[in-house]
Amino acid sequence: MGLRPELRVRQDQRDLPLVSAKAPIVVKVGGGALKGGALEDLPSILAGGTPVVLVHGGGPQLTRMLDSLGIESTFHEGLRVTDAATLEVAEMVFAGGVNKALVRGLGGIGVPAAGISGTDGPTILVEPVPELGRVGEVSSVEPALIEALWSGGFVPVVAPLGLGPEGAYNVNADSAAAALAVGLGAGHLFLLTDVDGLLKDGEAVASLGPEESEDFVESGLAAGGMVPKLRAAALAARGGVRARVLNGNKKGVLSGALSGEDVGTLVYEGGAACRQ
Ligand SMILES: Nc1ncnc2c1ncn2[C@@H]1O[C@H](COP(=O)(O)OP(=O)(O)O)[C@@H](O)[C@H]1O
Ligand SMILES: CC(=O)N[C@@H](CCC(=O)OP(=O)(O)O)C(=O)O
Repeated sequence: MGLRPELRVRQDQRDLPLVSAKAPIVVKVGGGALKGGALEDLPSILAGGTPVVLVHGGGPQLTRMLDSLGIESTFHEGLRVTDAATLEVAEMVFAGGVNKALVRGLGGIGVPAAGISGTDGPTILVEPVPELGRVGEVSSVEPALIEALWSGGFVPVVAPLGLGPEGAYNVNADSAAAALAVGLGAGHLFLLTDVDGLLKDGEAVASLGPEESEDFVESGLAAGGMVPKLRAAALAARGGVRARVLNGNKKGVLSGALSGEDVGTLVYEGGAACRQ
């Protein structure tokens, strides 16, 4: 009996040792890059035996849903001020439609994936940031559920929510991904977004050290969603991870970055010494 080609690929992928001696990589997919081609590199990366975790955003999708419900969106330094109604919709959008569509998309390219929220396990634990309402800052990550999915041959796909004292909290997806990268001992964090990197005069800055991230924020060069992204990249870099901001709408950027190509903006300890 013949299997459909995509199912055969899935079966092959499940036979691979996803829990391996190789350092994992964490890939964060922003809401503006969910339909981009960068994830098409994942089958070959997984075939090499590297464990992968995906974390996704969904900010634009949530804003659209809130608009349609007549709920205004307010941001402070790139973070959404989240009242109880916004949190309820956020959980539906992130852990519902966005997470499930991404998992189905991965299945379509032969990547066996399972969607979870950061509150499942629980995997992401947070401290409240009361001035932003129901927003959480990651305090710790628990790898047990992610490791269980790897053991079963599945790529975990994590929605940006965390568990805190009052239940679920909205977590910026870049910071969730950075905390997971550090907690899992990842070698790389790839932040896939809708621009080529941290742009300066229209060009992506090639590399920077974590201490420089705040300079770019203070100078106003990095604004909006780039602020939490650079802060997350700096956190990952301080935790020993090489963090790279990449254009998720461009095919080949993940494999390119892994094979040493100078693509996007790299943030790592020692990055300041590199060419910009
Ligand atoms: N210096 C900068 N370089 C690149 N993007 C910037 C910069 N400053 C602000 N931005 C904004 O940051 C956005 C990326 O952040 P965000 O919209 O949160 O993306 P994502 O949803 O992928 O996390 C860009 O689309 C751009 O509008
Ligand atoms: C606290 C906070 O700001 N949470 C974000 C979570 C989603 C996110 O980060 O989405 P992108 O990666 O697509 O921007 C939000 O509500 O928009």
